[in-house]
Amino acid sequence: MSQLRIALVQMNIEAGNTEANFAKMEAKLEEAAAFKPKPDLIVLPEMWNTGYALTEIRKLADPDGERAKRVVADFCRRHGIVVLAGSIAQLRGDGVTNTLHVFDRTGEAIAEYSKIHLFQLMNEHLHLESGDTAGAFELEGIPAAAMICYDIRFPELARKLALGGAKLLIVPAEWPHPRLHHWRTLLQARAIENQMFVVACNTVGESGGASFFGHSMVIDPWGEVLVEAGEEETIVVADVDLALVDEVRGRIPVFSDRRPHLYN
Ligand SMILES: O=C(O)CCC(=O)C(=O)O
Repeated sequence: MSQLRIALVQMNIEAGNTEANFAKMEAKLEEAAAFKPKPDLIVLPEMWNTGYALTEIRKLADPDGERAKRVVADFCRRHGIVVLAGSIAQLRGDGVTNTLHVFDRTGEAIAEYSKIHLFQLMNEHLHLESGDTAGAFELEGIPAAAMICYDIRFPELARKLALGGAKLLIVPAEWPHPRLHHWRTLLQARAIENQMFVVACNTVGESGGASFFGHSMVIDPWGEVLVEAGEEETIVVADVDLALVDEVRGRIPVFSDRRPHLYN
């Protein structure tokens, strides 16, 4: 399959209120599934179960992600839709990770990725444990990858994923004001330099003392913004044709022009 209809759930998250967040997430998934034509892939934002309630995160985190996995896998099975379940605060033993899960149309788990770069400005490093594996996976035959929020400041990670074959980079986020220009510029740069689609789903609203601006967007491999949300709760949809990746990579052969022996 080279064409995908992608829906981004840009939702408000209540810091610390997991019940409200689960209810909202389930309602939003149903809302997205009712779009005509139905999306192939739905993306949720970062830490949608707890928000940035970091001081209570051990108490709030989902043990092994079991609740989130059960609810999302059931949704995928019922609707025949792939879901990249943003990320959740996930309890693993004594620690908590910022982890996303991907389920295929039958509800089978196809990928899991834990945020590698913890964001010190919001104290993530004091409360969360980082992942230690890059987030590459295959989505309906398409080489894809995921990074979470702050990860997009690390071009070497995106490049590694692109060199591994990724054509579609999916980025759940909880990215706050006042750095909208960083958000937009970094996402576009990752798309242009790696000649791949970038799909970024942010949150909105006030939570945990921060204000999140939304602007979820889908960017094509030429750097064009196909869809960009505003600052309210919404679901935005874009149709992407993965064939464009090969076309752009053929037009400007960045990958074969690399001279890594000079800069690795
Ligand atoms: O890098 C930034 O400016 C924001 C990152 C962030 O909010 C996060 O990783 O949660």
